[in-house]
Amino acid sequence: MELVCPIDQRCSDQIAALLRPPSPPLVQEYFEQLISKRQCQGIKVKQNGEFGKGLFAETDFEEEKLIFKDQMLVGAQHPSNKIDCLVCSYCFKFIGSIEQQIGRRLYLKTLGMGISSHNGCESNSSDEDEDEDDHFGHNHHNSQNGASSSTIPLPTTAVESLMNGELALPYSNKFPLPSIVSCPGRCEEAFYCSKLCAEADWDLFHCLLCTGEKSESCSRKGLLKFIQHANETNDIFLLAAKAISFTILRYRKFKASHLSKQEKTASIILGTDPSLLLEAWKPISIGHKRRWWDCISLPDDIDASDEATFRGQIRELAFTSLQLLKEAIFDKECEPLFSLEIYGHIIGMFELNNLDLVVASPVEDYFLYIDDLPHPEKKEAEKITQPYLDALGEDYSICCQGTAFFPLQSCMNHSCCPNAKAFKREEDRDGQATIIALRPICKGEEVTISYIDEDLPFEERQAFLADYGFRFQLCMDGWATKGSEELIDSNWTGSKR
Ligand SMILES: C[S@@+](CC[C@H](N)C(=O)[O-])C[C@H]1O[C@@H](n2cnc3c(N)ncnc32)[C@H](O)[C@@H]1O
Repeated sequence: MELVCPIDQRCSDQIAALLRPPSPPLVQEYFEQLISKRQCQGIKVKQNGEFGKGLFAETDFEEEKLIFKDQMLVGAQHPSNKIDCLVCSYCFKFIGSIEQQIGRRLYLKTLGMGISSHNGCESNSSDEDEDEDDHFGHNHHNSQNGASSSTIPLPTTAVESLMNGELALPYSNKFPLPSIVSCPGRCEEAFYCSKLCAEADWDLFHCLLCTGEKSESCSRKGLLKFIQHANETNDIFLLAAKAISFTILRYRKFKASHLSKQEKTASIILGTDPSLLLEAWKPISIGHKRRWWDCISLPDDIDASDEATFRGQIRELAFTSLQLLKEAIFDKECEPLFSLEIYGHIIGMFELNNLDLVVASPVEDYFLYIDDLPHPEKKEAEKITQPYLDALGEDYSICCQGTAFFPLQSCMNHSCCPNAKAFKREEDRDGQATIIALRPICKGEEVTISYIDEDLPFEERQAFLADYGFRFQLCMDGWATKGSEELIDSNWTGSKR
């Protein structure tokens, strides 16, 4: 029997209003403000393209030039990656020091928490090549106690001397990192590069999701259960929780400022103000959405005849996660946000639009620097650094990895022959998305990226694109529907979209 979410029934009108696509003028105004805030005037979001919204060049871009940088709306480091990399929970810059980064990683490794087995930090392209460890989506990154096979352990004292600052590694001062700022709510989960980032995260998301003593959640125990469930099943739930917390907090702010204005006119509205909830939801409403259980791709090992059961299980999993989140941060005035319909659409938005969050590691830079030193400096330095490198093993270069939703990047349509790509340059050391021109782009041209590996054969590209919910795939100069593969040579090398 299909499970029923009572909030879906109780709040059906408000849910329908939240899921109604925003009007084109509202969307236009939103993106114009965003582009002006980001100071990336060379681009424009247009809404009437073949695939809905698209991003267009407003100026010419030379090959390899930066087109724009996009600040994430919501993002999170993968839980397993938190063991490998200590980064600011708001801007995702590495923090502490080279010694702390190495010492902490080795210390956690000795506790058996392990370094995650995946490495691959070359770019922040879309996540088509991620491991699908189980059937519950793309974003499942659990710690596997995967200590690298070729490591040489260090004595505890050597690790401790790094952690407590007794040992300074040679040349580490060439790689300064911001000092660690603790979470204002006193949880041991979130750390920051500055007070500014700590406060911004607290105000926008974290005060409701903090497990520390100053948490503003309804139940810290409930929150821990929600987080544990997400870590064990799919960390996409953590992103969804951030999106809900973000909307509740915006709603409260709008309401407070509304009330202070109303006090002056003595006409106070009590209870929920649906127009304020819609306003608070606006940044999320702009993202392209479908229900998670409708848009998630069918895993290869599931037979088409079991598709309905599979989608039902995904819906049930989301329902379980939602009940846990509700225990932890429920707000009666924002009740529609706790409906399964809204939860499913938020997760679906991440499923269809997410971009890998990647920040290169200064620890990798540090060891490469040592390796590049001239003799005899290199030999001298390696007497101290080599045991640490041996203890880290080949995972020394693991970068910060996570998932994020970027509002402007999420307007970019796919092409198998893209003119741009998401690519981190040497100087891009935080969680922003960086979009670079792959070839000269003329004013007026649509700026496209590839969601998949465009060198794959046609059939595989089609299969991956189906995961992104494409109803049609334009694979060359014309349309191709799913059933018309025979029209297209799988080795097609011409203009392909
Ligand atoms: C990240 S969004 C891109 C922005 C989207 N056009 C919008 O209106 O919000 C991805 C969605 O756009 C559509 N899309 C993007 N590129 C496409 C293409 N080359 N062919 C068909 N649909 C495409 C698909 O529906 C896909 O799920």
